[in-house]
Amino acid sequence: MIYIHSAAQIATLRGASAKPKAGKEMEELGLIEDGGIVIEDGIFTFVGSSEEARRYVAEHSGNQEVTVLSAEGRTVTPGLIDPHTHIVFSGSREFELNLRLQGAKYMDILNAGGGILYTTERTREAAEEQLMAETVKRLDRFLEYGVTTVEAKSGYGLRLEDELKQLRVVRRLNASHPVDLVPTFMGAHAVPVEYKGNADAFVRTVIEDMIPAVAREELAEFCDVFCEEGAFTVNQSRDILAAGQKWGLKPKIHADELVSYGGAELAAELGAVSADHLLHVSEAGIQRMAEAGVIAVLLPGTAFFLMAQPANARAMIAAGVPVALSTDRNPGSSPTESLPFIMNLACLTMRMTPAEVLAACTINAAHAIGRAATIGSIEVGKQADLVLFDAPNYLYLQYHYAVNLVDTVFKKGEVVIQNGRRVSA
Ligand SMILES: N=CN[C@@H](CCC(=O)O)C(=O)O
Ligand SMILES: [Zn+2]
Repeated sequence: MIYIHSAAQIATLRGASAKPKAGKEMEELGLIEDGGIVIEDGIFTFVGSSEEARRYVAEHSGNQEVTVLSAEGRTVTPGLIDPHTHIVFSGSREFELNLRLQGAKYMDILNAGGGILYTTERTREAAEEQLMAETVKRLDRFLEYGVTTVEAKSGYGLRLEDELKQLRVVRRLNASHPVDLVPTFMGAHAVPVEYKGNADAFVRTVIEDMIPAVAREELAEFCDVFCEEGAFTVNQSRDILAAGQKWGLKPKIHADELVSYGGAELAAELGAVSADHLLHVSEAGIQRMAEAGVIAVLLPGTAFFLMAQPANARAMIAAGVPVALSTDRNPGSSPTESLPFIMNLACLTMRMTPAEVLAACTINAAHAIGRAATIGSIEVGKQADLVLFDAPNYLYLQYHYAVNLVDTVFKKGEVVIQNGRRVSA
């Protein structure tokens, strides 16, 4: 039994496991001052005031050993959740930065065979063990920043064996690394060089060869598409996501990132779990998402790194679209594992309040990856994923910005980060 007491503040995020928070609900964090938490067998068994938790321990501990931890001066939140990453890849793309500073556009670099296609070459060349080693480093960093669950997309293989290779890496890491991974198939991330000028034929192989193989091996839960001018059209995206649905893969979509393209509308039409990016979403798209209950996964780090205007989070929240946030960790448009810095950007560049930001990276992010029944809030019965921040209250997380305030991380009731450092297994 673990008894945590004297937390300056616990942001429980309770009461939203059935439906993501939308509108004003995103402001409600279920705060407890001078809070106490009890964990048994990796699950929260009591959440309340320190005094109530002390009484619970006295009544229920019996002969069990009780580990006592003071969280004095600390703010406690659910383990942070990143619902949109491309972490399985080889190499890096720092050389693109100078090109972009000289005015090259993200899509120009891709069309010239760089960007996603460069990373695809490196990823195809890499053996599975190499990919494992590179990805572990990224997951270790995520954990240091308080991130205990990440969604992970394929999409740098762009041919069957290499898409499967990426997803097998996700599966192996999910079994071996403390961070939980949720797999998404994204074979339609770009048209590979061997299909240049023949996107429809590539779409056919995604639908006829890749999706069935991924589903048969049970390697993914979601299917995603880069629906964008110069990537995949709305019709191609619809065909791919509908084929995924037939095989049990729930749709997600990279939508309206670079131009307004109808991706949000398609997400609503298909009942997608989320539409992500949305920098150029139309007003009609926002309305349709709100009606269909599609979660907006916003990626302000990508806007920051591509030097673009971020998404209009305020309009989406006002319309009742549930908002989640993510790093979009990838080698081209957002090479960072610091979800806390993304939270700072959400607050300071998209004017999301500190409370909305926290809801977006916990319970709403859990909904965006279909995990809200088990994670995303500090509630009795849920998996004990927790972060203790060196912060007197949750507001401070967006105030003392761009530094790592993570002190302690619990994953499934085990301390994995202590004093900001990894505890060796
Ligand atoms: N926009 C498409 N895909 C990624 C970028 C991938 C890359 O540049 O390697 C994104 O979400 O930003
Ligand atoms: Zn992405």
